[in-house]
Formats: sequence, C-alpha cells, structure tokens
Amino acid sequence: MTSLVPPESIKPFLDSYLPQPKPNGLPFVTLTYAQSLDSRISVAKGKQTVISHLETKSMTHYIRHFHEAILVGIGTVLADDPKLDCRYFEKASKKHPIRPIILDPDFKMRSLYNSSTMKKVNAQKPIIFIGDHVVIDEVIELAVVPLPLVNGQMRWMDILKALQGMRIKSVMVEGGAKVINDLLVYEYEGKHVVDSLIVTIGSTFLGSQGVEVSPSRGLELKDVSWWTGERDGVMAARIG
Ligand SMILES: NC(=O)C1=CN([C@@H]2O[C@H](COP(=O)(O)OP(=O)(O)OC[C@H]3O[C@@H](n4cnc5c(N)ncnc54)[C@H](O)[C@@H]3O)[C@@H](O)[C@H]2O)C=CC1
Ligand SMILES: Nc1nc(O)c(N)c(N[C@@H]2O[C@H](COP(=O)(O)O)[C@@H](O)[C@H]2O)n1
Repeated sequence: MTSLVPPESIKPFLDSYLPQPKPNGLPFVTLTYAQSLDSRISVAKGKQTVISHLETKSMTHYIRHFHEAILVGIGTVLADDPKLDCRYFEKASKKHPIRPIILDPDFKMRSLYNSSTMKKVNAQKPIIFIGDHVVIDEVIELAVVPLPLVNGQMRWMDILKALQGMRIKSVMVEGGAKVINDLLVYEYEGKHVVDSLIVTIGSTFLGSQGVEVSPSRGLELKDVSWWTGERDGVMAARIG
C-alpha cells in the first residue's frame, strides 16, 4: 500500500493545530470534515459523497497520523462503510494505529461489523459507545462502552471522560452532520471542548437536498488560518 502524502505546504499550515497534551488530561479534540460551498457534507442523507480532492483527502490521512482515535456517528458508518484507518505513513512497515470510535446508541454495529470494510482492512477493532439500555446476552467480539442516554443522547463530556479513562490522548472527530452540528456548539462548564477545527471546502455546490452543517447557533472562531490548493481550500481555527 502506498502512503497518501499531502502537499508539503500543508504540513507547516497544520502544525499549530495538531494535538498537544491538555492540562486537564482530557483528550485533545480535533473536529474535521469536508463541506461544499453551500455547507453540505453529502449530497443526500445516507449517500457517501466525495468532496475532497486528493490533496485534501491525503491531508485527512496526515491529520489522522497525529491522533490516537477517530470518532464518527453510526449514521456515517451506515452511509459510508468507512475504513477509519490511517493511510499516511512514513515507513511502509510502520502503519499508524488509530482506534475507531463509533457512537451507536442502539448497537447497530452488532449486526453490521462482520460485513464491514472496516473489519476487512482495519486491524484496529472499533470501540462502540452504546446506550446503557442495550442488552448483550451473547459473546461479542466488539469492545463496547455503555453510557447513559439523556433525551436519547450521550453527553459529550461522558464520551471524553470515557476516552480519557482508556488513556486516549487525542481524538479526531470526522462526522457526520449530527455529530458535527452538536459538537460545534457543545460546551462544558462554559468552555468548548473542540480544540482544533479543520474544515476542507470543496469547489462544488451539493444543493439544498444535501446534508447540511449548520449548528443551532452562531459561534466565533479565532486563530483562523487558510490554505488553498488546486481545487480545495482548508480553514483551520479554534472555537470561542
Ligand atoms: N464530508 C464529510 O467530511 C463527511 C460526511 N459525512 C456524511 O454525513 C452523513 C451522515 O450524517 P448523519 O446522518 O448526521 O450521521 P452521524 O454520523 O452524525 O450519526 C448520527 C447518529 O449517531 C448517533 N449519535 C451521534 N451523536 C450521538 C450522541 N451524542 N449520543 C448518542 N448517539 C449519537 C445517533 O444514532 C445518530 O442518529 C453521511 O451522508 C456521510 O456521508 C460523514 C462524515 C464526514
Ligand atoms: N475529508 C473527507 N472528504 C470527503 O470528501 C469525505 N466524504 C470525507 N468523509 C469522511 O471520511 C470517511 C471515509 O474515509 P475512510 O474510508 O475512513 O478513509 C467517512 O466516514 C467520513 O468520515 N472526508
């Protein structure tokens, strides 16, 4: 397998947004995704849509290289059947292990995992965050973390503390729309939990039927930087 190598100029651009140890011991959270010019991340619900050009797709793998875990919601798994691995590596023999984390309150992965591409290509088994109502009375090969649901939702701080308990020091959150829209505005004790926001903007419109990223309220960004490539732009920033 050949490594996905981003353009050289992306590396210094990303440098100050990559994970660093946090004084509170919680995992460093990078929120990153690719959107169209009309703020859509896919053409329709449940449809996988390529937005990133190769230069920014390879950037995503480069960013994965600096993280210990990669998190998506079950909606993304159902739509994309993702690999959630890291295909940027400096030595062919040294693949970077990145642990897939899936928010799956009803444990749909129980029946999906065996036929997934993830199982075929990714040696790192996912950790599934499930609702604590789920009954498991058979032997399963997946690692599950039951969490309480409040109005059907796991609290983000519960998720982050559970990751901290597993000694995971950095997590790259990639989507989908529900996860992104929630996390953009989530605060704990008055503070945002996202440490870096890295958004690829593809040179395309996906139309009004597309799955939209638009959080429930506006928010200010700081330390904003831009990189522009052949077809895509990338914005890196911090929230709040
Ligand atoms: N362009 C991009 O960068 C990306 C695009 N996508 C696209 O996004 C679409 C999927 O988006 P969504 O349907 O919104 O799916 P999603 O991946 O955000 O998953 C939503 C589901 O995850 C679970 N979930 C999320 N947050 C939770 C919480 N706090 N507590 C409990 N359960 C939680 C729930 O079951 C919820 O229905 C797909 O079309 C996919 O292709 C996904 C990732 C990245
Ligand atoms: N960076 C980026 N650009 C796009 O155009 C995309 N559609 C996505 N989607 C995300 O990448 C995951 C699939 O990638 P792997 O199979 O894991 O390599 C998918 O699940 C989305 O999270 N990302």
